[in-house]
Amino acid sequence: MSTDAQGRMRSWTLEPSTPTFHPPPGAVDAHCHVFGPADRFPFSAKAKYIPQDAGPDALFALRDRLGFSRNVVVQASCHGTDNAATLNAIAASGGMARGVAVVDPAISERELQALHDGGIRGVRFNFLKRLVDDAPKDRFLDLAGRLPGGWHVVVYFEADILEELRPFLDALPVPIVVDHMGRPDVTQGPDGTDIRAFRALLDSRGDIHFKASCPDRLSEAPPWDDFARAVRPLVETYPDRCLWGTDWPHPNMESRIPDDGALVDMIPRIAPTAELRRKLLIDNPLRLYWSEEWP
Ligand SMILES: O=C(O)/C=C(\CC(=O)C(=O)O)C(=O)O
Repeated sequence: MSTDAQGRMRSWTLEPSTPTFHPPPGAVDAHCHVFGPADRFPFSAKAKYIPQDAGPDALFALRDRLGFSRNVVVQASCHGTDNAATLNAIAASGGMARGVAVVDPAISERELQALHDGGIRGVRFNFLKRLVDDAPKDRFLDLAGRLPGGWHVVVYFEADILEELRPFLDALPVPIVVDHMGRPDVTQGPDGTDIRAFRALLDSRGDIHFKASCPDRLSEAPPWDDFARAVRPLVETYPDRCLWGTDWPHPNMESRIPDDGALVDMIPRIAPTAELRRKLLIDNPLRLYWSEEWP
């Protein structure tokens, strides 16, 4: 456990290994976060964890070390609905980062446009009770109908509430990206109950994407074989709908800090051909986050 004198946790390694796998030029790390720096961007009063600073400099140093070109910065729950830290990271990236915000559903059109101008291309609806106090589906639906053109929603939930969420997901009027595939139990294997339910969701409409991410959260320990076994068939079946991300700085993983280099080495195991990897790491994230560059 890495906690400093102020009780702020560190959930990322300071010494990631250099991966064996080299991402193709232009690859996007489509799920990562920034924390602070807290003296400029304080954490929310409702934060469920208080991390050490993990700002844009550290994020971009990791990006370069791992061989990625771009980042999608997802607003983490510890910053609540104040997206300033995320916007700061996007602004510091020189166009090489875009983001996903968390907002009060009462946000005005003008504020949404300001987020768009700052590089935001979606909003995140988080249904994890350990991270947020409430997740009002009716207000989320209303907001989803008012998003700027080209935006999508990112939804974070655990497998045990997928069925309960289905009417809400079915009603969303914009494309959906599901964080970490809705956290299936990968030990059940590729044909287990959780993956089957998730496939049913993907089959229900063509604009649902998923992040084939977080073996460290979904699997017990490296080399995360059960994750590779369960997730590779998903990437192969839905090659145009998958994204990948490090999840750095791995919020709440302070007692099982993953090695970012090992996470990158999972990529060829779930996307075994160069074409699949191009879709996973370049085409799909570009279409969602840099659509102006998409043919
Ligand atoms: O970062 C993730 O993807 C997962 C998280 C943290 C999170 O989502 C947040 O704080 O907003 C988790 O499971 O604790």
